[in-house]
Amino acid sequence: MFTSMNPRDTFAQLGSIFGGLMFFWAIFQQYFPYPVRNYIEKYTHRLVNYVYPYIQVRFNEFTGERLMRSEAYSAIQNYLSANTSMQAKRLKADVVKKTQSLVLSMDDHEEVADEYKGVKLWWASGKNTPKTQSLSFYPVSDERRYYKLTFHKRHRDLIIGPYLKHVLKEGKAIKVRNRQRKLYTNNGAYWSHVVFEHPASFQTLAMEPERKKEIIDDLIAFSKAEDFYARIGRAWKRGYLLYGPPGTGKSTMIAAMANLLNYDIYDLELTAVKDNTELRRLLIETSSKSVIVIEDIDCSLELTGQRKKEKKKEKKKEDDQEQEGKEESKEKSSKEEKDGKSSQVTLSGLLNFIDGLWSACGGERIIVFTTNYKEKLDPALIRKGRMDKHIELSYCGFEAFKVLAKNYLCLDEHDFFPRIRTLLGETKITPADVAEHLMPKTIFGDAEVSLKSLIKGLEMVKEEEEKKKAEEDEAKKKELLEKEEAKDGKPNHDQGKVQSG
Ligand SMILES: Nc1ncnc2c1ncn2[C@@H]1O[C@H](COP(=O)(O)OP(=O)(O)OP(=O)(O)O)[C@@H](O)[C@H]1O
Ligand SMILES: [Mg+2]
Repeated sequence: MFTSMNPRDTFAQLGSIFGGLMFFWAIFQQYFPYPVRNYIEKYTHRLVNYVYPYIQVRFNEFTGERLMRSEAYSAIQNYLSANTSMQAKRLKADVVKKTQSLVLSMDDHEEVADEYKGVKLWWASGKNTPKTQSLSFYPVSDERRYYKLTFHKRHRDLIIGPYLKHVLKEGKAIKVRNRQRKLYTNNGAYWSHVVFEHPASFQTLAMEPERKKEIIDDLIAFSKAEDFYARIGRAWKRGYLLYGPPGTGKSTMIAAMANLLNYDIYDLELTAVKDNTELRRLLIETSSKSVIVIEDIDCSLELTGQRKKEKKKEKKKEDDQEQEGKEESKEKSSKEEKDGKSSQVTLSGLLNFIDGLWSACGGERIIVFTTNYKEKLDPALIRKGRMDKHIELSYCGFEAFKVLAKNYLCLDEHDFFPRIRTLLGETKITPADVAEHLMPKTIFGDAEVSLKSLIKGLEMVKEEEEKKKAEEDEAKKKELLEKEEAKDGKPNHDQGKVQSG
């Protein structure tokens, strides 16, 4: 039990011998009443403390009147299992659910040494069973575990201050690394969650490498900037606006962000939130180290005031333009109107959510909005300081294709690549469509078959785009002709005349 590395050996062994004697004495005197034994123990401790130059700090597993599990205890447990538990001869094993790997921690009544700035100290684990008056035949389940830290009294300031702070910080960080992350979604004003296990990563995200690196650097800098945000007096949070056509990887990027930083995700469905009070309640319940997401911000909210006035204008614009996915968003909002569930959340309620006083409570957070139509959003909502970084996810370029080819087909180069490069330069195709072509077409996953499918797909898109363009040109020509006719006040059936004139 005692290790030779420990300079407290002399004292400890004396204590051990003494303790042994006490133990036999206690056995021998087992019928002595408890108060007498307690009295003797108390004076023995006082005597030992008088000559013993070491300080001991005890951290109980459960604290307070309601016996809550102590945060310090669990942080120390994590710290010790990661740093020093391999010294112990008896270990406890457990499985971390996320990684399915074994984690070892020291068993009860073990002792390990640690060193901090050249100072040696010792951690011992122990447990005691409450001394109940009543006798029971059943095993006692409420054992109280604790860690005991021992160090020389001349290092008191160093250990009580910086060392313990270091242990608690490290322990909490390990806990965050090992925890199972969650994906929360709101049902009205309450969050429910499932385990978050999305495989997306920045490595698999199709995007130009430089832009990808810029986003990764930005996220990492944010996650390490606690002191910076404190110094400049700003809440530790950052807003990202992801915009672009459907299927360009906005949702995928959110999963990649959460995976990169090891954060939870809160997927906020604004249409299910009754009013601003509910919105605030939801915000308060989110935890630190999380990404709060509002997808399709343009169609998830009836922003009162500005939005209603603009509706007419937008309607006209919508009639004029034929944009992809527009139908979908219209369907969604008309469905909400039918259901009579439209939310009372206002623009100012949402702005308060993002950067009001409450948003500063609870530590580091990332807020992400996604939209297919950035221009539809109220400028107040996306100004810098609220949405700090605007990221456009667009149609698939050659660099993005190369990432997909590497991921899907394990290809860095191929004879078909130059043709694909040219076609990608001439067409608008989303990464989602490219990915679909690259999916294995046979059980052998022949890369050439996939690339041919992509080329064929691209050629079809090109053909359609050219056809569409020709139709548009034709329509413009016709419009011009009609205008000319109106000006001259007589029908002009000779197109050639118009063109030359
Ligand atoms: N940039 C990308 N990199 C890798 N895969 C992508 C990318 N963009 C799209 N995909 C693939 O296409 C699918 C759809 O993408 P995603 O859901 O992220 O698009 P989105 O931009 O969120 O679309 P929407 O606007 O409709 O919500 C994903 O499952 C992913 O496999
Ligand atoms: Mg999406």
